Amino acid sequence: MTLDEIRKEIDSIDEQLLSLFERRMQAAVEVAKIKQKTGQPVFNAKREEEVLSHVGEAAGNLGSSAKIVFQTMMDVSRSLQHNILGGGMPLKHLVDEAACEPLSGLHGALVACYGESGSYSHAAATQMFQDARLSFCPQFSNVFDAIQSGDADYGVIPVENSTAGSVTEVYDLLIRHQFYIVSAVKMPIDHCLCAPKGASLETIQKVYSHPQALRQCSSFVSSLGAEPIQYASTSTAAKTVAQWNDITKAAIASKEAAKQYGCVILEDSIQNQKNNCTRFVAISRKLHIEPSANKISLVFSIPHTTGSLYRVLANFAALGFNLTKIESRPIQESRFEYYFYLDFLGNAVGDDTLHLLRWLSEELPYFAFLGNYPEQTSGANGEA
Ligand SMILES: O=C(O)C(=O)C[C@]1(C(=O)O)C=C[C@@H](O)C=C1
Repeated sequence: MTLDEIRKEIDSIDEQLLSLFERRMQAAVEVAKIKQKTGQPVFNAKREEEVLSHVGEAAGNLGSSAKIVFQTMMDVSRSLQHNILGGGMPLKHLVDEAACEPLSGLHGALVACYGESGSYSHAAATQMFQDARLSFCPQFSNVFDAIQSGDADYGVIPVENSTAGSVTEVYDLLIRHQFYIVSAVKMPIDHCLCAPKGASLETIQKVYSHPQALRQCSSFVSSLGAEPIQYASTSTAAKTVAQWNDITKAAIASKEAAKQYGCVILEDSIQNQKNNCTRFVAISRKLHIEPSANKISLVFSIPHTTGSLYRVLANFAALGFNLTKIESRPIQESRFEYYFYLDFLGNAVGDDTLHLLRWLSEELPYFAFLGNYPEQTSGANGEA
């Protein structure tokens, strides 16, 4: 047979497979109707095991590959059935009620920023909100507490840096408080070494900053031969070294913070990577989805079974969703089990997207929709 002839043969087999696939899905629809009447759950682990073990044996050498195909078909079958049974309705209602005007048009919002005045989060808040009434929180947890108590409507915090990775504490707090991400901005971050007047690079013995900033500037700090010391935030470190007025102690912070607290800049652009960049998010108790929302964040756990993460992710690939981040964090109350954070490009109002999310919200042991928001990229140089 020539290549063309074999391809014709494949086309003809595919036609038959397609029509059998449609028949199988029609059968799944009939199953759903019975399950609706009898109140049985969509997922039946025992039945799936029976199907897979039969397929595995009947397909001989191709057993494991056939199992992948049939497992995928049963995933599709369950997704159809959930749709018929109205699964994931709480998520649909949440998304339907979240439509709102762009946050950038909102004036005078109460916004809690991480750090002190002059922090990078302060600069991010200025990008995201107009004439916000700002308050400053020394710790990440204080930002969440301010929102929880109603002292703030929104909070602005860093979640991820291009050099040092995720700010894991923020991810853990997001799960604990069940808040939503309503906006995001990516900003270039240019750190400087600042110290009280009279200090020079030669007098510095200790460098204070947030662990993320110390990591981002690790090469500079070690070439200086100074001791890195963790501090609550970059801006608090700048404010504190200014107050101590000790020429042996410096901070890594923004130029704006150095200026605000009367420090001198001993060295500029000290980060390991010149194109260092951080993603900041605005969080809120209430979900807002504005028309330009282009990013979706989720957190979920998966059953402790072979291939379960692969099968969840395969659905995103099949629908052509571009995943921009995946991060796992330990579930603190269970040993060696994990929450997965996923960011992908999309708008939850679209049918395919909502269908997938509703299905996942029904099936996964833990599923939380963290938000659908616009993400801006700031051209500003991370100052303030
Ligand atoms: O047999 C069922 O109960 C079905 O719902 C059908 C089916 C399948 O597609 O084969 C789908 C979901 C169940 O978890 C098991 C099997």
